[in-house]
Amino acid sequence: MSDQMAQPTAASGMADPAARRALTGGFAPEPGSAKPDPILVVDNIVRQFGGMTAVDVGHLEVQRGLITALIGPNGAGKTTFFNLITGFDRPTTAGKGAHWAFDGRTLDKTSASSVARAGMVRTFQLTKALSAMTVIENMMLGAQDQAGENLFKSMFRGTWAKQEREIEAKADELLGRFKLYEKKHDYAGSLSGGQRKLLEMARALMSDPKMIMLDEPMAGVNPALTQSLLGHVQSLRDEGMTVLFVEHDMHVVRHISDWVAVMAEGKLVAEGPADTVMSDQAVIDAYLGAHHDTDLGDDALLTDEAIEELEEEVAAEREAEEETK
Ligand SMILES: Nc1ncnc2c1ncn2[C@@H]1O[C@H](COP(=O)(O)OP(=O)(O)OP(=O)(O)O)[C@@H](O)[C@H]1O
Repeated sequence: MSDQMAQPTAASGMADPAARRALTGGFAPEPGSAKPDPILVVDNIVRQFGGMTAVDVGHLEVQRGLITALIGPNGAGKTTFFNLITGFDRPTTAGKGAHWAFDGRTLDKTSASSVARAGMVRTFQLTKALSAMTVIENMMLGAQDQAGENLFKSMFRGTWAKQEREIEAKADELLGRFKLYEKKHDYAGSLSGGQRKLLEMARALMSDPKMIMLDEPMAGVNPALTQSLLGHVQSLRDEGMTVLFVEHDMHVVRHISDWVAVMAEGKLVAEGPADTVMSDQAVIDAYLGAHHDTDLGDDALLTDEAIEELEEEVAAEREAEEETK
């Protein structure tokens, strides 16, 4: 850790925007850049499916206490990367140089439940089975790993009921925070899109994570609830939690990210504050190259060069069409 970069710390929560800017201002805006206090460090994670390389990340550090967005065009490898580091998939390089550590603890050979117990927890979209359960049942399930660890102990001591009451009290508190308390006994499947996202987040928080990983937290959420969801994500960061999220909506990314990492064709191609990465030519090219329809969230980003490039591509396609007529 360099002394120069370690000034503001995440220990008390990074609620102050100026402190966050001072902190990220010290990070090099380049892929794989070093962070003063990384909670997650990833090395040499490669995942191939047949002959296709879906993920090939050489080095990535995620700073503790900040909101980091992981963006990239469709098929860039973001979800596969999430699956790999959370133990839901194995890198092709497992045992051959792949290494990743969370909060100082090596996770290379760890199961998904051990990753969660280490404090790195991801949200899951409500499956059919979870939709058929009530909101409170979903929350109790979110505490499963935590309870599992102490299950034997609590049964032995006859404190199981007490522990269950404590877990339910915690669930009630979180449901209150996320304005879902009134829905406690409703089926999760009856919730609106935005309420489901809130429940996914609340459920993940049942296990007291140090870092929460959100996969497209705003997808399918109406604008009114988007604001409230964003507020919740920011509050978690302000209270000291680290947030890593995948999101396609660039307005959301610009609005809440302290730092952005960009993947394209499996590789990490850029890192930096949102404004910087979104005007990075390699990033614009990656999105244009993928013929992605994502609005980068700022029309000013359509630079003269980018527009010229697009016009040339369209002209070339027209010419090719004419020739085949
Ligand atoms: N189980 C699998 N078998 C074969 N190919 C896969 C598998 N999972 C992912 N892929 C491929 O790996 C590549 C990366 O996919 P991934 O879903 O990780 O990208 P992504 O960045 O999350 O995309 P999106 O933003 O569209 O969700 C894609 O080409 C995808 O088709």
